Amino acid sequence: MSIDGTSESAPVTGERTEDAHEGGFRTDMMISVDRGGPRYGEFIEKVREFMDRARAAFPSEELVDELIDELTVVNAKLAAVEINEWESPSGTRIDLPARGNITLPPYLVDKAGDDGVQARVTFTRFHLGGNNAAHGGFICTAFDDLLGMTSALATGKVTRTAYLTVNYRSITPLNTELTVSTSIVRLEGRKIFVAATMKDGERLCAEADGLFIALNPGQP
Ligand SMILES: CCCCCCCCCCCCCCCC(=O)SCCNC(=O)CCNC(=O)[C@H](O)C(C)(C)COP(=O)(O)OP(=O)(O)OC[C@H]1O[C@@H](n2cnc3c(N)ncnc32)[C@H](O)[C@@H]1OP(=O)(O)O
Repeated sequence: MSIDGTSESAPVTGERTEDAHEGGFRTDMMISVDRGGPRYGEFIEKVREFMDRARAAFPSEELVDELIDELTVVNAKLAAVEINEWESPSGTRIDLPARGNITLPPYLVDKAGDDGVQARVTFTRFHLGGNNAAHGGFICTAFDDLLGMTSALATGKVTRTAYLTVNYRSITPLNTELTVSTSIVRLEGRKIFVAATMKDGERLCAEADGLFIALNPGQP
């Protein structure tokens, strides 16, 4: 343990098998439905449950000691199988909620085409902002990813967010399935103007508009 109380474990770099590539995102995103095996989605659900429970828990000192020991064992097992971002099941398993990526709030895509995406997202205790409402940053994260997907599907190209404006219109509840609808506002060369809404039933919780730029070859 270091003087500031943090662990001395090596940082997770994902560099172990990383090779050279042409840009920030690969044009040939290595999507998969089986990487990590048939129970990988169940593993991700357990991790998400852990994140929720860790956020909600008030453990005793004894339990904290016990959990540190158990998590040290789990982390060592995961460290032994660390891999680069392109081949990790997390983020590439398109059959799983949010592509199996725990960074993202879990969403399910109902419809995805070149004119927009329809999805359902549920924020849980891990995403708590305050007083049982979702944290605005996670709302923004959901919009960013689904609008990135929208831009990619509309152009068939790798894109990055240039700007994303989110307006929070009413409280976004936890543990409630919310609908997200995205659309293409207009395409102008490499510029993809997009918009989205997030609703609880008919109630507008938040809306977003953004600009994504299709990357040139070699652009990071
Ligand atoms: C069903 C399953 C399917 C699965 C399918 C997989 C889907 C998989 C989805 C992944 C989804 C990931 C979604 C996360 C996406 C991020 O979160 S990306 C991370 C956040 N974004 C960044 O880090 C970007 C940082 N910024 C940059 O890299 C550069 O500024 C940019 C955005 C690439 C633009 O730079 P550039 O390429 O040099 O472009 P530049 O020439 O400056 O500008 C081009 C044009 O855009 C305009 N522009 C640029 N920036 C701005 C701005 N901020 N405001 C206004 N105009 C602007 C310029 O004025 C210019 O306009 P014109 O003169 O052409 O009219």
